[in-house]
Amino acid sequence: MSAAAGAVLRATGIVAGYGAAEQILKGTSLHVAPGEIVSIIGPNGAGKSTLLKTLAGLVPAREGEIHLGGRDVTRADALGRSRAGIGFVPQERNVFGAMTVSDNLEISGFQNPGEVGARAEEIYARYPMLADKRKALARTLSGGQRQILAMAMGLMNAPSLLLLDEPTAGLSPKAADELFDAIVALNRGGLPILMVEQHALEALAISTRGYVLVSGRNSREGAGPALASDPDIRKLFLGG
Ligand SMILES: Nc1ncnc2c1ncn2[C@@H]1O[C@H](COP(=O)(O)OP(=O)(O)OP(=O)(O)O)[C@@H](O)[C@H]1O
Repeated sequence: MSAAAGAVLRATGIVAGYGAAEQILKGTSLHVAPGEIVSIIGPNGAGKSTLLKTLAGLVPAREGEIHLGGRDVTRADALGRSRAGIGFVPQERNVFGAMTVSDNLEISGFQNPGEVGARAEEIYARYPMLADKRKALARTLSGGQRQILAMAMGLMNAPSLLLLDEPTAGLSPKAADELFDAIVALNRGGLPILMVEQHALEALAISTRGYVLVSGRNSREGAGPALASDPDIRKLFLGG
């Protein structure tokens, strides 16, 4: 059986866009196997965020198929995708700033309200910073702390796959490194992760595999560290 056949997520030939405008995704395909961290990198406007939103059910796939754990979820809406095991952490507005850390976690556990308390305790044990700040308003957190909260919110429904849209956007280099460490630690616990990252080389360095998306199409794919040291990729992302 190929890796794709046993995949946690398999998306094939995805075509998607917004309104009547031209398609943004023009036949993109990818898969995530159990235990993997997979990164999607590519130039600005390539459609990376659109791809994550399409996988999360926020943008409809006009063509193609999305299978989650072998189940066809192409027609499922965002709530259905969440129920099927997708946890999605958007790039922006991913916490409720006027609510406390604990309230942010509580409302994120909507799939299993009876398990919210136990899930939150697991989160606090994993991220003691959130336990210390549980009564603080989310808007008082630092950028890095806010991203940890956003990721923790994505964990509240016990997903089988976590989608992260530019988790290190806007963070200092130190905070970005710490967040990458947190992503690796989470993945070591067994959770597969699919992320879009602007910090392409750093993301590939911690990824099992990576995809390069250009103009809504797959351009390159391969093992993360191999892509990170590929001269063409370095030229694309480091300018030479
Ligand atoms: N809600 C929207 N309505 C209309 N067009 C959109 C919308 N969101 C994104 N787009 C357009 O879709 C294209 C792809 O955007 P997307 O955010 O998916 O790219 P990206 O690869 O994630 O880029 P970036 O790295 O700059 O975030 C862009 O041309 C963008 O302007």
